[in-house]
Amino acid sequence: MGRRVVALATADEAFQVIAAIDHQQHPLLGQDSGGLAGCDLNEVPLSADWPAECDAAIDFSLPDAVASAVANCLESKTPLVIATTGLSDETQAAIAEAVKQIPIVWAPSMSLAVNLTMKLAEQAAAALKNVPGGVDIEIIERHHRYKVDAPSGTALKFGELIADQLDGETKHVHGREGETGQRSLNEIGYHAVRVGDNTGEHTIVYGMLGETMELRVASSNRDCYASGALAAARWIQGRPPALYSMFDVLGLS
Ligand SMILES: NC(=O)C1=CN([C@@H]2O[C@H](COP(=O)(O)OP(=O)(O)OC[C@H]3O[C@@H](n4cnc5c(N)ncnc54)[C@H](OP(=O)(O)O)[C@@H]3O)[C@@H](O)[C@H]2O)C=CC1
Ligand SMILES: O=C(O)C1=N[C@H](C(=O)O)C[C@H](O)C1
Repeated sequence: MGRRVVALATADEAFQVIAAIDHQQHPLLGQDSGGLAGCDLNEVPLSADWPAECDAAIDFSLPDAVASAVANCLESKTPLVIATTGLSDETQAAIAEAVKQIPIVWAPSMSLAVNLTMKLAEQAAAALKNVPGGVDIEIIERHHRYKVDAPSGTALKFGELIADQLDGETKHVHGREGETGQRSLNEIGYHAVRVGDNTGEHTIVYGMLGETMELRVASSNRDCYASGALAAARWIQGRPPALYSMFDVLGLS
């Protein structure tokens, strides 16, 4: 994702890439980040050092790396866009603390289509929850073989938003195997498929007695996430310290 963010930012005159950051041991440190991203050379070498200041930072990294991005942005009072998924409770607590001092956009999907589908999923859950016979809601996600977290952050967010629309407590069930007993109505099922180079696909199934409805959103490349993150980086400038979501950025709140 870092490569696509650099490539799209370099091609857009509204942006100036001033740093491209990876960890201390990365074998490509020192190489031109434009070259690594497959676009024009930009004279910004891949580095492990954060700049003293910048207008906004974008984090697509690994769950363990996000805390250091938050700490660096706090130090320089830099607005931060966090796209990384699978964050630990500790990192989420660090974000909650940091937003007292800097604005942060945090969202498991930067894609406009995904965020819009989340709104439709909420609406569908609210409309179908009292249907005679009940509705079974299951979330199926597909991603590339390199993905390290499951289910996707986006699938979890879909589940959280849908559960908020349902009455009573919701059980979140991850896969099924063996003598599971019958499915209960108060559960949401999650199924994580890992295949090839799939760049992200989510299907929300609403199964009723007599009919089934599905909402499906799928990317064909990863630029929807990179361009969403860049839109968030523009939007966040000048905002007061707070935790924001892509719903805020996209005017979907
Ligand atoms: N919100 C959204 O719209 C989207 C979110 N994502 C999420 O973004 C994250 C990154 O995805 P992706 O780009 O595919 O993953 P990659 O593994 O391809 O890239 C992560 C990069 O972060 C580097 N890294 C590891 N540790 C650190 C550190 N301490 N400091 C700085 N950099 C570090 C990795 O280095 P190394 O390779 O050496 O480990 C690697 O270069 C995932 O959590 C993914 O789920 C992805 C797409 C869209
Ligand atoms: O790792 C990915 O690729 C993606 N991760 C995000 C997630 O976990 O929801 C978003 C997107 O689906 C791509």
